[in-house]
Amino acid sequence: MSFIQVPKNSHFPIQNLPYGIFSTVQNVGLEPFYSLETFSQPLLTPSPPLLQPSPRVGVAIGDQILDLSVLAAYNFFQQGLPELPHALHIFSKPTLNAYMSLGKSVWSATRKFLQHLLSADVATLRDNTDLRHRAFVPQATARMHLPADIGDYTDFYCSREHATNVGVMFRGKDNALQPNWLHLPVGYHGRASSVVVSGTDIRRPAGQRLVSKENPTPMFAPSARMDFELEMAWLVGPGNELGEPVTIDKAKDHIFGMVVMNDWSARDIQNWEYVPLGPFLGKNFGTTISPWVVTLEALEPFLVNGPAQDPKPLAYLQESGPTAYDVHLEVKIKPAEAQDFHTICRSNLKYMYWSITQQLAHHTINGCNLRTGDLGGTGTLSGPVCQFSPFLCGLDSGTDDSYGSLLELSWSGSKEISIPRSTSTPDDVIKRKFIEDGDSILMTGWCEAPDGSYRVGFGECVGKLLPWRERGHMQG
Ligand SMILES: O=C(O)/C=C/C(=O)CC(=O)CC(=O)O
Ligand SMILES: [Ca+2]
Ligand SMILES: [Mg+2]
Repeated sequence: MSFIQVPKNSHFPIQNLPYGIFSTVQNVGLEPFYSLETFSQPLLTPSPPLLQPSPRVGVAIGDQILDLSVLAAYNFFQQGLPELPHALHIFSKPTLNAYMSLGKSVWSATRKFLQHLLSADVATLRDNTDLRHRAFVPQATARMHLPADIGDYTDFYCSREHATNVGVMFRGKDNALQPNWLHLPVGYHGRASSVVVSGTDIRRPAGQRLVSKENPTPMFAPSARMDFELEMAWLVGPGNELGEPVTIDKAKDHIFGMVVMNDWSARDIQNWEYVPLGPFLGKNFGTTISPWVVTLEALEPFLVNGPAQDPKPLAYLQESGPTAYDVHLEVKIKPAEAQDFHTICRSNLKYMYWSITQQLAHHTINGCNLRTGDLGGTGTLSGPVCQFSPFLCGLDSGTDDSYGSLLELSWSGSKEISIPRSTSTPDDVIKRKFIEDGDSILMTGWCEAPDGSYRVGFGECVGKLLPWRERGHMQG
């Protein structure tokens, strides 16, 4: 238990402590280190010009952020954590890359140290009112930034259910799952430059797409089939040398933690362009990630067995023990004209066929080097759809809404989903097949302790779709 109050359903109890990059209007906590005169001043005096608000490293606890740059400036790490000698330098950076590059033993020691400092029975921080004012920032007053400098982004395609559903819609029932799919984690190289942090608006793209099924000639137009993809993604800690594959038993050492991700997709652009090299402009106009990186160590208690793998994978992809994570996932939509977010999908990371360690080992098996800050998307996380009650399908099965994209929920636009205009008027509904301008999409995920006493969560990954912006030179 922490001396910081954490409500039962909070995503950020002391068992989590996810890392993020945040900024505030002022660098309140660090002022005394730049100007001793301000030391006795009230904390909210305007910063001197030197003090630009700078993005820095924090961990989330309850509804607060613990500013690690302040703890470092007060020499907390120097005194209590010899494993981390350059803490002020590392935690004053605008990305997590420096910290993520240090590796598992440093992350683990830091986690223990922070849990100790935050625990209810340790007085050091708890009873130092002045320091608490400097070191804790309410999340509501902070701005979150991209957690990492992402050099490369790869997106996998590892949900068997999603790959089968998309395969049926794009290529027909007989070619749904390609012959390679059960032998390797299929992936494509995405675009790192357009990965944005939760809260960033996404603009509807235009591009080449077919006029219609009946008239399959290309035209240039705004996408009419805008979609989300419910994904999670891992961030690379220490990288590997070019030419040196990471073996599957070492793959975990290279993953710092995970986020929730929305791989926005323009299905009509994708469907026309993807042959034979895979997704390109239908997916690289924006990918949103949640700001808090939940460490693999915090997820460790929620390891479970993944789906059985048959046929047996080749030796370099074989691993033993539980390799999947039990992370409950939800997608909510809020049209501009609706009052509230409405849940349209419930799924789970544990349904994913290929594990994150298999993804990383496969990515490097040819000698490809991953670098600190690289992002690996899991692919859309659809679940096994249960058309009946959980009693008939098994309690562990997906629900009838465990499709991780609108393409699947509307079955390629053949049916509409209903969204109540407000929770108090459930019969007054707004219909959707794909995302309309002004719609917001919110994704969230959490693990729950078996006795329900706490959650280790990811917070929110949210984005609003803006209308396409016409430009004179972009004619069809
Ligand atoms: O061509 C297909 O079968 C579909 C490919 C994708 O949609 C790529 C993708 O983003 C994979 C995923 O999110 O699962
Ligand atoms: Ca995707
Ligand atoms: Mg994308």
